[in-house]
Amino acid sequence: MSDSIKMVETLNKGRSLVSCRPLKAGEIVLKDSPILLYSAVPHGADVGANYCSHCFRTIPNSPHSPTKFHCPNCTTATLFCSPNCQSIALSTSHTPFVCQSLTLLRALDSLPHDHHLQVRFLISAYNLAMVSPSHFQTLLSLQGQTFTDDASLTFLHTFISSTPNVGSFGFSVELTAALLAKDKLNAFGLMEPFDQSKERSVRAYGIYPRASFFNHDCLPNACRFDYVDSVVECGSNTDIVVRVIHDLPEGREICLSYFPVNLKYSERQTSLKEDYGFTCDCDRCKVEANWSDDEEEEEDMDDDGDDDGDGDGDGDDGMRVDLETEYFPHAYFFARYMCNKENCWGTLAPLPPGDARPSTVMECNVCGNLSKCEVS
Ligand SMILES: C[S@@+](CC[C@H](N)C(=O)[O-])C[C@H]1O[C@@H](n2cnc3c(N)ncnc32)[C@H](O)[C@@H]1O
Repeated sequence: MSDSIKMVETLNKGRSLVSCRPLKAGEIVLKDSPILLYSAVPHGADVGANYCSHCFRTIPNSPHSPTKFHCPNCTTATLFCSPNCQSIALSTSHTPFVCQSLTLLRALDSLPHDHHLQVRFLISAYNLAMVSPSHFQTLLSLQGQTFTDDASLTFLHTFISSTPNVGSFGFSVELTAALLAKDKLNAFGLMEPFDQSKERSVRAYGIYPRASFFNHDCLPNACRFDYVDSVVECGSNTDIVVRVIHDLPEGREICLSYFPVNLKYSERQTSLKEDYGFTCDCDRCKVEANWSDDEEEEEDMDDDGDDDGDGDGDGDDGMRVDLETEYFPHAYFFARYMCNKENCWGTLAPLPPGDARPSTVMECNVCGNLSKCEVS
């Protein structure tokens, strides 16, 4: 995996990633590149969308130099940010098979958004089978065996089998079902930039084969960053970076939260059961399982404004008292590691330590805000 984490098998969670030495707050434990990326932009909106169909970077408008390069076949629909992205894409992510399949897909006006996403994933996955069989095997090795929505499966497999090549390769409905299950359990969203006034949408989904081994915890000890619109010094703009948010001893499992940490107990349990097929019994869930609805509401009040975390709604500084009680043991997490920018709900991790000294600057993995570490 890397020099700081290794994979182990655990009884209830399958494969897990644990630290192979003590880790310092902010340390990078994994940088991972996608084996497959596909657009999440709603049907119709992709024509005219201002991002590169290969690297998913926003394409700047410049009156002086050409910044947009087209696919020679589906000219209006597929843009690239540079001749380099265009040339790589035409033999990898935007082959004639992808181009023709997306053209067929665009003709299906009334398809629901989630079916569109699933078809786009299948097009990319079957394309991967043709251009990179070893990456396709990696995709098949990820968690997820069966896709249970039979009505959708029939439709999706019929569509994908009608595309050029897939029919002649003889890919089975069982393979399509397995691929959809991999996507559901393992895809990471590359998000649009944070905007306080609207819900943040996903620009593209990616399969990151090594990051896929992180299990979930409702109070994670690591979080992932992406820098899709940034100029990155090493690696690619679509790589994701996972950093631990506080010091960890050797042998500790490293977990991400699969969704924003502010979700209520019932919302988290429902999402984990429906989307990931397991019941979470992390320390936070064990505590919150015993809460009444009133207590969940009180937590909400603190999430929504009264930022003191003491559940009394008065905005005073009662946090430290509650930090000591077993009743609300994760208040410390919210105070220290949850971004307090309105509507953000991102997780904060220190910048990587320099010269073995921890950084006192926290970075939010949603809005990107850098702040001084306030609670010690
Ligand atoms: C992205 S995969 C994580 C890696 C996975 N454990 C594996 O063996 O490949 C997500 C799946 O891991 C399992 N998982 C993740 N977090 C878990 C947790 N906290 N408790 C139980 N199972 C978990 C679930 O089966 C979930 O669908």
